[in-house]
This record gives sequence, structure tokens and C-alpha cells, in this order.
Amino acid sequence: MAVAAKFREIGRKIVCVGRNYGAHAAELGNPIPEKPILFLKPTSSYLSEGKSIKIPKGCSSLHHEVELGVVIERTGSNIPETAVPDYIGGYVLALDMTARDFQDEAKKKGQPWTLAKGFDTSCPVSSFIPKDKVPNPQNIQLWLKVNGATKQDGNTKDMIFSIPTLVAYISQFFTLEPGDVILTGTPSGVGPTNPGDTIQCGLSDVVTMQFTVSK
Ligand SMILES: CC(=O)CC(=O)C(=O)O
Ligand SMILES: [Mg+2]
Repeated sequence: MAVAAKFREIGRKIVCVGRNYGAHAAELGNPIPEKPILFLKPTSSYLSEGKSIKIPKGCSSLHHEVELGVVIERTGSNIPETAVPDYIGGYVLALDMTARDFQDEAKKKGQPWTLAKGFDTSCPVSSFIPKDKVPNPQNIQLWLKVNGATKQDGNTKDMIFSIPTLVAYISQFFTLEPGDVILTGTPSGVGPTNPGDTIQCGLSDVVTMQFTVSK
């Protein structure tokens, strides 16, 4: 089956990278990481366009985080950085929707971010973008608007850890499989969304997507 169809199959991993843009780490008062910070989202968190992002029960601060997702097309572990391009099938535009109040509480208590990051609808994604549509994934604009107002406007050139570094690092710990998606972190400008809001975002002019937020 083509990687485009596989990336949302049950059982494929969503590996997320945190604090991969210095300005975003700074805006939340976090230090610049010395090595990639990783967490996982379950595949039940995927959401396609046309469906609503649902604020999880008890959350009072649901933040948007626009991110570039890398879609893996070959099984690999301990992948050398130089070989990473051979393992990438394409890309997706993604939102790492985050219950920031849950995350702040988890951080204070030294608990995992699973609830804050992995609830149903926390991973809205675009359709699959074949890799030839993104000739330089390390220099492309990521933007996001809430109700027409620009909130995030970043560029993947500002990643702390590049895509080859991330994929090589992750593959030392997790075997990467066709259809796995790696969310590469968000640029600065994250902020709250409320019921009734419309989120529009894009990867330059290669792909755009739109979601509404509901209770
Ligand atoms: C502070 C965070 O939620 C980390 C994260 O997901 C990111 O993209 O950075
Ligand atoms: Mg994120």
C-alpha cells in the first residue's frame, strides 16, 4: 500500500519533538534543549479536515501548535543522518493541539504529557504531501491564523535539530516504520483557541488546511 494511505493506519506511530525552535522554547520560559525532547501521540488523535477539534474535558487552555510532519516510507533503525532522505516518503502539515493547562500541571508534578498532547482530535493533519512538492523541507514557511489573525509565522530553517538529525536520533530508540509520522516541533506564537474559532494554517503555499474548534 502506498505510504500516502498508510500514514493514518491504526498502529502507526506519531513521534513528536518538543522545543525544537528557540523562540518557542523562550516564549514558554523553557531552556534550549541539548538533545531532542520526544513524546508520542496515539493514532486515535488524528483528525482530517471537515471535522472539529474538540476541547478535552476539563481543559481551559487549548493551544494551537503548527508543525511540519515527516512521513516515513521505509522500515529503519539506527539510520545514519546521511541516509535519512531515503527513508522519507513525504510530509504533512499538522497541528500539535495541546491542553496547555494539563501540560503545565504535569510539568509541575513531573508527570508525563500524555493527556495534554494525546487526547482525541489533538492531531489534525493535512492530506499527504509527496516529497517532490517540498524540495527544501529545511527552508519552508509554516503559518497559522485564528479567525483570520496571524498567530504563527515561522520557517523550518529555525529548527534547533534538523530533520536528518531528528530522524537519525529517533531511530536509535524506536524502529521507524512505513506510515510513521514525526512532528518536528512548533515555531513561536502558540496561543489559546476557544469554541467557535476557526484555525487556518499552511506550509507556505504548498498546502493549507482549516479546522473549527468546538466544546
Ligand atoms: C512545550 C511543548 O508543548 C513542546 C512542543 O510540543 C513543541 O512543539 O515545541
Ligand atoms: Mg508541538
